[in-house]
Amino acid sequence: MSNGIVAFIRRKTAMRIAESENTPGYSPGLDGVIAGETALCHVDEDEGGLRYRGYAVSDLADQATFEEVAHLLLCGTLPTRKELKEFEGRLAAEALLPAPVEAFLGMIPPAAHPMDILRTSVSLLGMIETDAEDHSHDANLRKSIRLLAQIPLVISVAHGLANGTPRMEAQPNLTFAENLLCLLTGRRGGEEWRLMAHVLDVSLTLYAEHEFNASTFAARATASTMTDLHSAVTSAIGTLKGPLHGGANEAVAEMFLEIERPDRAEGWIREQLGGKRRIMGFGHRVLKNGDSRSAIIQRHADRLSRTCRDRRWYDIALIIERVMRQEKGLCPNLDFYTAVAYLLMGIPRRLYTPIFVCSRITGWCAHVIEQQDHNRLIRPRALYKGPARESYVDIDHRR
Ligand SMILES: CC(=O)SCCNC(=O)CCNC(=O)[C@H](O)C(C)(C)COP(=O)(O)OP(=O)(O)OC[C@H]1O[C@@H](n2cnc3c(N)ncnc32)[C@H](O)[C@@H]1OP(=O)(O)O
Ligand SMILES: O=C([O-])CC(=O)C(=O)O
Repeated sequence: MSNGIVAFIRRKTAMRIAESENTPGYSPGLDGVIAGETALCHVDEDEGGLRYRGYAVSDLADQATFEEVAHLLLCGTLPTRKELKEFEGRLAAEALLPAPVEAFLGMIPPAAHPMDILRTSVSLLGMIETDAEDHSHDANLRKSIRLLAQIPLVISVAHGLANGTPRMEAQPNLTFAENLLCLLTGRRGGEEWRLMAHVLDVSLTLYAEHEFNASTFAARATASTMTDLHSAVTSAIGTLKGPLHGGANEAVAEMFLEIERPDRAEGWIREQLGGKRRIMGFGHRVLKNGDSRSAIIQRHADRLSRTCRDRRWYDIALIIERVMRQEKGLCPNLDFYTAVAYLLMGIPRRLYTPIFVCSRITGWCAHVIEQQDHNRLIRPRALYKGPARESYVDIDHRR
């Protein structure tokens, strides 16, 4: 290459770097960046609350079942009675695990984390999915409903095998939340249990969808290459697992268990804050004035604590919330009081983030369908921060 061309390339490179440093709209962590369009969900930052396809989540949590919410997100409307019956029938019919997934679950070391098992199982389900390469709206919807039915079974079978507990089967006469509670705890029946199933149902509605959160964005970016739906969900599960996102609900429960008693809560939190550690279940990238979902699940966690006559976790939570507001001005997010509710239900804490998956699968799949119905490849740019140029050094002369 001539010296003139090299000088030209260097000048252009230097110009590009100077330009990119002043790039308008660059925002670390994509904070505040509008990265796409959706008709699925509106996140109102100013306490107006959250809406799924226009419906206030507070109304859905109070009045609809999770199955109705799943139908709303996946099929586009709140179902009529007839549509709901059909949807529930499809879920019941799809609640089966193919033999290769059963075989895989039988080989897993008991210490494996349920989120890792779930991620790999969904990937395996994708490998044996007959519709895998059909990205049409109808095929994607069929695959979404199948996954919604299969995911609770994967979690339950893997948990049973790891703990040597009897295998539980989904019952067609129970709701999605009742079945899930039964599959995860082995318990069924009674007044207290019915309340637990109701609170679990509410938490599933609250977890179902939240716009361009990290896992949904991962699902959409993956789907935008026109790969298969299971690949997008596999990306999403891996992304949800992290403690800054869905993994926080398990981490909150760990914190409660470590604190143990309300009289230890304040000292414990102040010590963590003194050590500049993050308190799980607080803060949010978008909802800086509070997460409207938190107040809803808090109300249910309070009622469940009173009914179960076990206020320990709720009282610890109240103290932590007070200190966090005072010291950091931070509000609890959805994961905080959800952990109180799940502890009271007796659900093993490693299953909390998998429960999030049981619900968010609806939002992820609805986003994958929306993305692939109107696809444009998601491929943003990066601000280059490396050296402007290096001269190539032969391997024998490198130091
Ligand atoms: C369903 C969900 O996924 S909800 C989110 C669940 N995740 C959690 O609960 C994990 C704990 N929370 C967090 O780590 C953060 O609040 C996040 C990741 C959720 C949001 O983070 P961001 O919007 O990037 O905020 P950022 O990380 O810039 O924090 C801003 C400031 O608040 C502090 N902060 C934020 N969250 C917390 C927290 N939970 N505990 C203590 N301090 C916190 C940060 O240390 C930072 O302080 P500094 O400016 O003195 O350094
Ligand atoms: O929106 C986010 O970044 C995280 C969140 O609350 C969710 O996924 O429900």
